[in-house]
Amino acid sequence: AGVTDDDLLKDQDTVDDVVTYGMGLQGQRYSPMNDLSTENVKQLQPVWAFSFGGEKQRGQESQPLVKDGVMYVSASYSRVYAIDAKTGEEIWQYDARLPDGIMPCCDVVNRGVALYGDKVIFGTLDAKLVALNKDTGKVVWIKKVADYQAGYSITAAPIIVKGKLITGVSGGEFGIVGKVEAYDPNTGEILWTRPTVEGHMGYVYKDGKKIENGISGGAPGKTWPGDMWKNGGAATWLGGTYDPETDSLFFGTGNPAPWNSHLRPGDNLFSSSRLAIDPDDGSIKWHFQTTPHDGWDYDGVNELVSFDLKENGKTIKAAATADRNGFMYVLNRENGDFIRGFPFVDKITWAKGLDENGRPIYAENGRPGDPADMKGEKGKVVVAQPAFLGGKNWMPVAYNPNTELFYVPSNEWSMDIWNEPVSYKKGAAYLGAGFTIKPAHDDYIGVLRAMDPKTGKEVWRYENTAPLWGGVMTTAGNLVFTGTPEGYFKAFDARTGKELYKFNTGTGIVGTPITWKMGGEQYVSITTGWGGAVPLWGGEVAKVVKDFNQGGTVWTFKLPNDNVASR
Ligand SMILES: O=C(O)c1cc(C(=O)O)c2c(n1)C(=O)C(=O)c1cc(C(=O)O)[nH]c1-2
Repeated sequence: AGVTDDDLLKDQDTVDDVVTYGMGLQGQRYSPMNDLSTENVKQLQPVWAFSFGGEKQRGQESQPLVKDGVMYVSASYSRVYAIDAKTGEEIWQYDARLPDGIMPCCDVVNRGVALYGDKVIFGTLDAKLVALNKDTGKVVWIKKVADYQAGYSITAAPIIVKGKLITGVSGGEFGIVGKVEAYDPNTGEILWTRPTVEGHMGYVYKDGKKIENGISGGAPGKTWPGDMWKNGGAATWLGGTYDPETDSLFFGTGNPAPWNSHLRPGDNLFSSSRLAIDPDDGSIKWHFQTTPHDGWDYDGVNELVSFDLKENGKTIKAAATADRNGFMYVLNRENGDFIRGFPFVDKITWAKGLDENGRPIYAENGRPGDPADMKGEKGKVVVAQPAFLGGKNWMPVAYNPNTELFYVPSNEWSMDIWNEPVSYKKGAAYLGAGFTIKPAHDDYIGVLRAMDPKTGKEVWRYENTAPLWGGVMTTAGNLVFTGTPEGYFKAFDARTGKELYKFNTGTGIVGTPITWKMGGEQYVSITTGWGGAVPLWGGEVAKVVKDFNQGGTVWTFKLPNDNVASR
């Protein structure tokens, strides 16, 4: 039978499998299991470790899935493994064998697969979708999504909604045009496409014919000068979430291209935004732009997590997101209305705050200067905080409906940033900017924060020497799990932030944990192997992270057997 639409919709509530990226389509990364608790988590022990093997040992950002006792996990360089979840033995492996000339900006990462029916589906660094048979690993279909030689790639996990496979694309540093697309998971046939730069049209495909379905929210060229919209970026590189209650896909969009904002006066829709998209035809229901006219590479891709906001005796269908730009936003997910926003980092220099609509109030002299003012040379350098790698980057938050808190993996750093002249050339970097990232504090960069979406206050924090670059998970056992670049897999008390467990996996962690139940016992898994954007673009922070181990291993934990009776 395999995974059904019903399995996907109920993923958060069913404990014996994990069939969606996000541990539920709404992306809360919350498990209702409480077998593991603040009392017993200190006894957690590894039960198996599976190595991806070979030489491709870096950048393991994947969140595994588990169905019927089999784990499906992607690895860097566009690989997928099926592993016996009980024993850790390999069942099959698939390697997309990438061509020379792929252009991922920020390491050779992949964040996970989708499961549907008898298929495992994922996106590759040469911008293809690949569907494999879940039992054999044999290719069922391969579909080109975009031209990798123009800078497109796919690093996000696809999601399946109402029988459609939904994917985004990467490439914002190369002047690609972002898009969200739906495909038939059985055949790979395209169903609709929704470009995310104003001016590019969306299409629904009926019987192989393209039917234009217009664009919401503005006219071509309205928020972009001249032809700049043609290579406007706004990559949908982190994929999305889905809320069944409002029947909306929520996708974020990356930076407008190029980074040099003086070349593109205007808001540059729909860059650095969250979009609510109709899964039936790809039309945009509403948009919320976190950084209009972005000049700092504050991509707006970070996940929008649906939750019930219980306030003043009412329950509001809300959603929240912690943005690269340092602000956390609580929105009404029915219409995109701004409820509130607040900083989740120690310091924000580029904006003085948010206005009543959630639009930033720009700080004077916060924007890097125009090279035109310096006779076409490097423009005026500014110090901006957070750095472009973000108050938070791709690594997902978790929301616990019991504590009503968000657990946000964040970082404290600043950057020197300046602009340079640039023009678009296919397949070349399209930044028009330079930068150096610096730690904001001597003793820590990473901060795992518990944030209250009602008050905007930080309830507790855990400080980490290196930047935190792994995802977070929370459980009904009042626990929060995450990993560190130093190699530790850690568990915290969800209410107090007290560290309750740590285990050194031997390699830096940039993966995202999951939990499920098998044979009556609660299991936890995490993919390990240091990599991602920090060692590549971290500037002075690269010194802090240079000794962390790359690798490629899935670690799986549970309580020792002799503990079962006593629980
Ligand atoms: O604009 C884009 O298309 C794009 C793509 C990606 C990616 O696909 O990984 C990243 C970024 N931008 C980016 O700005 C960024 O900081 C980043 C960090 C990472 C990572 O995996 O560590 N990817 C990306």
